[in-house]
Amino acid sequence: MTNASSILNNAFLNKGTAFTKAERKQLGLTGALPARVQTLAEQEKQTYAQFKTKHPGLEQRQFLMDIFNTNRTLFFYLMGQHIVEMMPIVYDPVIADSIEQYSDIFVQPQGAAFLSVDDIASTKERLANAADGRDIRLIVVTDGEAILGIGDWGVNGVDISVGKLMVYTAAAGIDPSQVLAVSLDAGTNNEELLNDPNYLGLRHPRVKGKKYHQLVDAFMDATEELFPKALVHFEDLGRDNALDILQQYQTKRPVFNDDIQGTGIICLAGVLGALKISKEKLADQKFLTFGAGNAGMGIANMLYDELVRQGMDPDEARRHFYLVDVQGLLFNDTPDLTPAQKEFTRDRSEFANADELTNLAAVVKAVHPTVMIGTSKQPGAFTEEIVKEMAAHTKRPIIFPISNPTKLLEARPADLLKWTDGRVLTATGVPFDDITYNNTTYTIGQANNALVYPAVGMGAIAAGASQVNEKMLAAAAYALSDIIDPNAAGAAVLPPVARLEEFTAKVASVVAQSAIDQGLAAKGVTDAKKAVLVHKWTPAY
Ligand SMILES: NC(=O)c1ccc[n+]([C@@H]2O[C@H](COP(=O)([O-])OP(=O)(O)OC[C@H]3O[C@@H](n4cnc5c(N)ncnc54)[C@H](O)[C@@H]3O)[C@@H](O)[C@H]2O)c1
Ligand SMILES: O=C(O)C[C@H](O)C(=O)O
Ligand SMILES: [Mn+2]
Repeated sequence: MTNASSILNNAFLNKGTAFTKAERKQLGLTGALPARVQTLAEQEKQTYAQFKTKHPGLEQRQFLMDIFNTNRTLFFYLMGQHIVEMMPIVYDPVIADSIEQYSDIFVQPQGAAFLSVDDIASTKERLANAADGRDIRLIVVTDGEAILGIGDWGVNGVDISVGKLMVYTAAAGIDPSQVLAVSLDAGTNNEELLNDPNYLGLRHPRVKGKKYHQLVDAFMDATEELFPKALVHFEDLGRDNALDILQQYQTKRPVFNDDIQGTGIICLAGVLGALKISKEKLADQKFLTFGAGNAGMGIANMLYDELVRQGMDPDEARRHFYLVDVQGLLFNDTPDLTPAQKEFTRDRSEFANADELTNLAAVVKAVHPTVMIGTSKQPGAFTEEIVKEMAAHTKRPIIFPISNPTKLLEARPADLLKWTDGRVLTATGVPFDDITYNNTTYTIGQANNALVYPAVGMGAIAAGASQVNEKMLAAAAYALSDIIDPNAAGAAVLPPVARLEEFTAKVASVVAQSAIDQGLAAKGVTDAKKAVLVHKWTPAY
């Protein structure tokens, strides 16, 4: 490749028309670009106008990905200027469409590393090739088994790694040249993909058990050798693997499971925010999680830890939880409990009609929860009848239907407001516009882990933390819940995406401070705020 094309085709180096005359001369680009020299702001204005001509949804996302693949600085400058408009395009919910169509619309690998269960021996080589000499500090890895709530999407799932990393940079200012998206391709059980001639991943059923874990371990060993400072963020792993892998590594390396931990933090922050508005106490709440998988159990554990931190006896704290999954209310004798679920089961003797508690409606009637969180992937599961029953027994019902994407929501915020006469305190995984009901305008908080994982990651990276532990996660939840204004009419339970960059910096400092206080930070890191500031990359030429 000539010098000109190696620069213009490198998204980390390319400035396009913004290369000055002197730079063009120095880099051998004279004549390789049209005459006019533009500023970043001019490029942004022009690009945004072009973006507006595209169809909302996937076409807009593809356009933005073109910019991402051509010029990272311009992409992140543009996204920073239009964060509220572009988050849902780059990330959830539109990312779900791009994952479903990944193999059909594939143009380029977007810098990701593709690891193969059929060729575990080449794991290190594959990672090194994709990193191409870059100093990687942050890895988002998925095996595509449990993408959002849409199931097994095999290699197509790599888009979630790419998308999560985009949000890391947009929110926290993680240097985009220091990140790596990774796909662990272990096959797929998605028949539609196995039969799709365009499918780009390994065309065989998902490999489980020992061989799968060999792939994960090879990935972890290779990343430790190649990128010893990197934080590893696990995303959308299946329920059978996620917690095991987290527990295997969480005291040894800086690792983070977003679905378990990120979702736990955002929901704890949301509940704390809601209680600031209702002026009630956490210790007085009864929690029902509907869908006791990775997210549901991560949330239950974060809330439980907080009750204990507030001084409640652990056994008493456990009794504040009611888990509902496919079997109905989970009892200690329910078959097929996961290890995480076993910690929070109930005893049949507590209920006169225990055998009837096989569906959400019956459980809500029997329990009268004050907080109900949906991570079930069951659209419309929070019906009018169920919500009204819950709301009849508590002044300010806290209801978070957070299954993603939009088509899987357990309930829509406008309905929840209507069914509870405006009393509900709600937040959803995907963004919603403000809703006016009975002359009050309600802002709907976004209980998506994207509002917090960038801060956790930045805090851990800036501190050079040797691990990411419960105290750091709790610190992030408090810091986030502190930012809302509980006295504004129709206030949201979480801070708005419009202020994502500002509050991410604050929360990241708190996380870094927690690592320093616990003696988990790298030698010489003593000033959390400064460490976060030093690590923050900003899109500028
Ligand atoms: N907003 C967020 O930040 C966020 C974060 C993580 C996950 N989520 C969403 O939560 C959902 C679950 O994700 P996960 O990672 O926990 O998946 P998971 O597969 O680990 O858990 C889903 C759970 O729902 C249960 N379930 C399935 N059908 C059910 C039914 N009919 N009734 C009751 N329970 C049922 C499953 O048995 C499983 O335990 C997804 O839609 C995902 O998008 C949202
Ligand atoms: O990706 C998201 O939007 C949040 C979450 O991690 C999920 O799996 O739904
Ligand atoms: Mn996820």
